[in-house]
Amino acid sequence: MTVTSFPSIASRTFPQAHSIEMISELLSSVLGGSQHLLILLPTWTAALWILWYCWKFILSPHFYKDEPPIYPYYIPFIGHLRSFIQDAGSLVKKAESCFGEGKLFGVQIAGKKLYIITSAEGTKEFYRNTTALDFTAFQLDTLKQFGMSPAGCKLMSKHIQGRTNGRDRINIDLIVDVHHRNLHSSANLGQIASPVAEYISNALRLETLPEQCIRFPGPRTEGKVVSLYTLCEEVILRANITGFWGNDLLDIAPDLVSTTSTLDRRFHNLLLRIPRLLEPEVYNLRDKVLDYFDRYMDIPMKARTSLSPLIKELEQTSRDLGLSQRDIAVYHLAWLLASNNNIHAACFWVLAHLAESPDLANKVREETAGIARNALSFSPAEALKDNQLPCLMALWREVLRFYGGPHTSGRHVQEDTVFTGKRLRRGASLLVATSTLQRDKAVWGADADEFVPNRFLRSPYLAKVANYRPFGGGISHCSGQHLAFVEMAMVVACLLDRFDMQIVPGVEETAFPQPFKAAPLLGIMHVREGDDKLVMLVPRLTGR
Ligand code: HEM
Repeated sequence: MTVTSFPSIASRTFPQAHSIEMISELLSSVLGGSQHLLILLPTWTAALWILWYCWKFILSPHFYKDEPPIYPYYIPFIGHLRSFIQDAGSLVKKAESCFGEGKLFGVQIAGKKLYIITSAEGTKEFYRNTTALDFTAFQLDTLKQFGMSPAGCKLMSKHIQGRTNGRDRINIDLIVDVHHRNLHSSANLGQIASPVAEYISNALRLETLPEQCIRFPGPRTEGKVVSLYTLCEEVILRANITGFWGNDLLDIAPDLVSTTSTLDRRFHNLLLRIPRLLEPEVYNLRDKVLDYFDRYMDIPMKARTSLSPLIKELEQTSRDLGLSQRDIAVYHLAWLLASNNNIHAACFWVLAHLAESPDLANKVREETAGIARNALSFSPAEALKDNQLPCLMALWREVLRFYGGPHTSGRHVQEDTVFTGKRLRRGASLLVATSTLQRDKAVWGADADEFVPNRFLRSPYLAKVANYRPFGGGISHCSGQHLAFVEMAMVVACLLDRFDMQIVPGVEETAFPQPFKAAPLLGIMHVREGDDKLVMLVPRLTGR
């Protein structure tokens, strides 16, 4: 008899088979009395596995009907870890087609339940529920995963006077206030954006293009062939790093651009609490960047060149709270990732589509000419006016919709709670499945899976629908969204004003680059490995 017939035996005898000996007896009878270990061990294992599987995915859902269903998996504890890391998007799609569109369901990642929200209603409730799904608790957990010491975490969660978002204020709220103060008011945003814009403007000239992005130099007058992906990575990351931390940080950490870029692709593994043993590289990169910031802070603040007011205030506030230098380094790391993750990938997709469509590039060139020519007196508030750059704004919004990765926001459940009618237990985690929401045909129409550059020009109301969540929502709504647009606009304006983006002569036309859909990224998808968009940048006579 094979193990596949075990369930019929189990239904006959299982109520008594609660001890190992009884199972052993049962198996022995099934095997005709054979006690041979080599046969018994795998048979026992298979039998126990079948019992576990039947209980977990057939019987227990009947007992726990008020909890979201869990997508079946084969290896206890480990669950969907491998498929989630390798291709989170496909896993979510398969699970959604198993349970039905818009349903809340769970996957199992290394011993933890991770619930996935695929409906607009669920997303609204996610951002509204600021107690059981407290964002601050998520931030504290993120800091812990980024390397903050237990003493540092305790200090950050210490109560202070006053209330915020319906709860008592804690020390970390003072830091969040610094983000908001510096990035929400247009005067402060101007102060933050101006050195970043200046860096971008200076870097995007024929003679100063970063050499990492140049593929074939060619004679000077003819132009240069560049990788658009590397150009965005080099220019935007360097602009942000020097704009925020001044020149000293890159002197201490010359490889910080490439390190940040790699960390950006992997840091979700820290947030998902994947153990160091399974993902050593991401922990090593994290520690390397912490060492850089530690050394950076050895330079007295007054002696650092061109430090931005935001970073100055963040560091000073953390010192005043009594955080150790190593714990403040964790804050710098968090800010490095928050300010850099997403933006260069999003900017790449904007440029790749402009390079593909000369008509659209001409319209955007006309809109943005003023920005490129007045880079030093550039006003973010002007650029952000909705009717100021209509074609570029529509293209940006479509990039954020179409290339939005499988997930954006995540939370850890702080207390048992009822969510969209289902009970969630404390300790589980939740993710918003952005790409599912942003590709829903019922909202976006039959062309939801196509890239339509003027979609938001055609239907501006789409920027406000609950299915559109590139910057999250509620109290955790991204403070950097305006800065991100301004940086992208500056790159686009300078490139289009100074260059024509032409097809590379002698290089066969290749397919349009594809996004790397597999990673469970929090934010915008990067380009698939090996894909890129090469263009020939030919100087324009009218460009400045
Ligand atoms: C295309 C670029 C960007 C995208 C798609 C993006 C996306 C997001 C999302 C989805 C959230 C919500 C997270 C949650 O609810 O769990 C968020 C929060 C946040 N983002 Fe961004 N972001 C971008 C650029 C930036 C930049 C450039 C900065 C900083 C300069 C920044 C700083 C922050 C901060 C500090 C938060 C936490 C909320 C707060 O304290 O304000 N982001 N972002």
